[in-house]
Parts: sequence; C-alpha cells; structure tokens
Amino acid sequence: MSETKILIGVIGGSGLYHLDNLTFVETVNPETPWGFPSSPITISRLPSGTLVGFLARHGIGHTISPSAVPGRANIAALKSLGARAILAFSAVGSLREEIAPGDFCLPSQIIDRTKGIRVSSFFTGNIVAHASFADPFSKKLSAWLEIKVAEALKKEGRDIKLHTDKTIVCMEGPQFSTRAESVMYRQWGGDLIHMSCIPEAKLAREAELSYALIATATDYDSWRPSEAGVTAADVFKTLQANAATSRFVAAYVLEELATGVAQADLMSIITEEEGSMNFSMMRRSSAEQDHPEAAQQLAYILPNYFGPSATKA
Ligand SMILES: CSC[C@H]1O[C@H](OP(=O)(O)O)[C@H](O)[C@@H]1O
Ligand SMILES: Nc1ncnc2[nH]cnc12
Repeated sequence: MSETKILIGVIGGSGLYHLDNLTFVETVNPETPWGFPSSPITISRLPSGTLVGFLARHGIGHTISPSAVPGRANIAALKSLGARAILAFSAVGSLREEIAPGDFCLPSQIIDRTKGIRVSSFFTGNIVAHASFADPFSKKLSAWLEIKVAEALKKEGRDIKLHTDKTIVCMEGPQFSTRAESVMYRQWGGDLIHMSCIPEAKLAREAELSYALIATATDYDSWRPSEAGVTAADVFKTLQANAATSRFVAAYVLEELATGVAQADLMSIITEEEGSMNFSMMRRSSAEQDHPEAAQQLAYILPNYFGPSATKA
C-alpha cells in the first residue's frame, strides 16, 4: 500500500479522465475487500504541497457502464489512501430551461431511480447499519464550494453560470429516459438527471467521507416537446468543453481548500461526516466476535470502529 496520504479524493466522470496542472507523484491501484477501483488512482501534489488522488469513474478508456462502476472499491480505495473528502464530477442532463448545456450546478438533493442492480452499502454482511441520508451531499463542503466554484468560474472568464441547491435524479441507464419519464421527473421536482451519484454518495456517507458533486450540464434530456430527445452525440458536443472547465475548477478549488482556509475551518468542512456512523450501527459491541469476517472488511473503511485500531468499539 502507498505511504503517501492524500487529503481529498477526486472522482472524474464522463469526459474527465485526468486533472491538469498538478505535479505527478505516483499512480497506485489498491486492492480493497471489494476489489479494485474503476481506474488506478493518480496521486498529485498541489502547488501548496497537499496531495490529492484522482480516479476515473468509468475507467481511463471509459469502459465501465454506470451500473457496473465498482462504487465500494472506489470509495474504499480513496479512504484507504487517507482521503477525508471526495469531490465528484458528473456530466448531467438538464430538466430546467434555465440550466443550459455548459452550466455548472451544485445539487443538494437526490431522487434515487436506480433499480437495485448496484450494491449501495458496505453493510451487506451480518453487521447492520442505517446511515442518515436526509442531506446526501455534505452541507459544509457544498456551501464552501458554492463560493469557490463561483470564484473559479469568474476567473475562467467565459461567464459560465453556477446553479446551486438543485435536485438531481439518478437513473439506472444506460439508456436515456423516455419523454414521459423526463416530464415526470420535472413534476417530481428534479432539476438535473444523470446515472452516477447513487451509490457513490451513500457509500461515501457510510465511510464517513464528506462528499460533494459538481455537475456539468450537457443536454436538455427529453422533456422539451418540440425538441428531439437526448442522444449520446448531444452529450459529446459539450463534454470536452465542460471537462476542460472542470479541470480548471478542480485545480482552483483544491488549492483554495488546501491553502485558502484556516486549518480549523478546513477540518470542520472536510470532517463533517466523521463520527456520523457511531449511532447508525446495530449491535456493534459484539460484532467483532460474532461476525469477524464482516468486521474485518469494515475495518478497511471504518478503522475507528472495527479492527485493531478501533477507538469507538
Ligand atoms: C455519457 S452520457 C451518460 C453518462 O454520463 C454521465 O456520467 P458521469 O456521471 O460519470 O459524468 C451520466 O451519469 C451517465 O453515466
Ligand atoms: N440526459 C441525461 N440523462 C442521464 N444521464 C445523463 N448524463 C448526461 N446527460 C444525461
């Protein structure tokens, strides 16, 4: 296992297969109890010296379909490298006229329309937990990003809009929605649609990592009556430009997080979820004895509760 400790993990989505302008340190590929992550993790140094780890959600060559992304391995691998928070990027469809392709968005709520194909918990053995998920994105990190992503977009200079506090629908895919579904999601209050944040956000919460999503709009999905429904070609049209802006935004916000925030504030932002699983687990006191295999797996993501370095057992 790598000795280098990263502070933040970055998950790149469609079009975003690497970050820019960071100093390469090493590439690692940790095997977790849930297998290997989607891609090797590139560890890079920010100008301030802080280390970040990047992984490509669909693999470097985009070979992994949304339903087959190894979510548990991705989150576990980033946590094992030291990550306290995850900044995830995603290409999304817009369910609102005012959110145009090319715009950036910070969602605050999720409507889960995945179909149970994806394993969405680390607690699938005989140790049971019910994590709180009312606010699926970390509130402090998202609130901080609201200011910093806006600053980054201003510096970028193309007048790209940032929308905040939006509701994102996470559908199963890989096919896009029907027109009826797209219209229904609008009626439900959905603003954005994609195929990625479930189970990522749930797993990050179980691993007590702060998790926020920067969504970049690529298309208007299929709700506009007089327009053709979304195609992959529509998405590709804006994907490259969005990815270039995402790289700029990532470099800016990561360095700001590392240097532009007082240490106490930084820790308060990135450790918001730490300790949150303490009262989410059922019957933990006898877990190690009764279910040693499950406890051993969980020690990988929750070493404070399970395994030899547990302090909250
Ligand atoms: C390429 S169109 C559909 C695909 O794009 C998004 O991927 P990601 O979230 O990784 O950027 C969307 O969620 C779908 O998986
Ligand atoms: N319209 C859409 N539906 C689902 N996922 C998407 N990713 C990008 N655009 C999308």
